[in-house]
Amino acid sequence: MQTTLDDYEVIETIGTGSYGTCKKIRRRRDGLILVWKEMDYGMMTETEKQMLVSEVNLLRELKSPYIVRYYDRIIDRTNTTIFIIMEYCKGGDLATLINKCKKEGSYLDENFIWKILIQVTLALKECHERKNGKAVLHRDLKPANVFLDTDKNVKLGDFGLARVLHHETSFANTYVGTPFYMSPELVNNMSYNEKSDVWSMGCMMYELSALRPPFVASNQAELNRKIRSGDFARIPLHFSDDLNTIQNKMLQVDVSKRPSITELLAEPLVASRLPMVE
Ligand SMILES: CN(C)CCCNS(=O)(=O)c1cccc(Nc2nc(OCC3CCCCC3)c3[nH]cnc3n2)c1
Repeated sequence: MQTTLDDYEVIETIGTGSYGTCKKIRRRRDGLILVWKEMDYGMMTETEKQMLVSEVNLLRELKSPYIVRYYDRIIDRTNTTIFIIMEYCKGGDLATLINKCKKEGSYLDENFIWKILIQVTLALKECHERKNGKAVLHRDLKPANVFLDTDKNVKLGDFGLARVLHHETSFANTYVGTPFYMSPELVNNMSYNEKSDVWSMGCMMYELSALRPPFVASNQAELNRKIRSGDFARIPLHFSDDLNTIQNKMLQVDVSKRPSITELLAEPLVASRLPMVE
């Protein structure tokens, strides 16, 4: 049954992302709290609209406890706006959490960091090992795209939407933020692949420990040089050698030496921390 905007009541605006506005909403029939992301497709070409439709269709197929659940979509033709309705993550995003730690001068607990690593890896496994063989790459893995639910479990968000943004007409294509998480293969203009998501996850895990990205520079050229060199400081000394070891594996400059998601899950340091399969 086709839902309409009237089936929901807007509670508040959570924030504005690169593709549009995210609002906290309540489903009238049962009071369920959700979010919707509003995206104006008015400026999109036919091809881009087709891409948007296929991205949204991919979203609805991704079912993992560690990926933000897609619920529905509403198309408002009068305002050329699509509303993508998803699960609300009460715990907010990791970027906000990192900023809070920096402000308070505190580090995140190592067990929490391992939990994030395991759950993000399982979320990426769901995408990279898609049933019908067509892997979905995240392409925009970063703390601002990883949310937490009430039990502080990971909810990977904004899948695929990143790809829609790379269409010419969207303002999102403009230079938003420094690409600290750019992989060496992207810096060398090679193609983005599943292991590029592993690199970004390595950068994100590093930032959760050190509260700063592994490679920082004041301009793109300097950043590219550092990324290509693969030189980065060890995570703070109070973190275990185990965490440091797994960190270094994800930040392998040489793609052939960098583990895939499947290989990462087979690493003893990771395998020993996987949740029991119920
Ligand atoms: C811009 N930042 C300062 C963040 C401000 C806002 N804080 S916050 O840390 O994201 C935050 C606070 C409380 C609840 C939630 N829950 C939530 N947020 C989503 O997206 C946030 C949105 C993403 C694009 C950019 C704007 C914000 C979700 N997407 C699917 N489920 C979602 N659940 C998020």
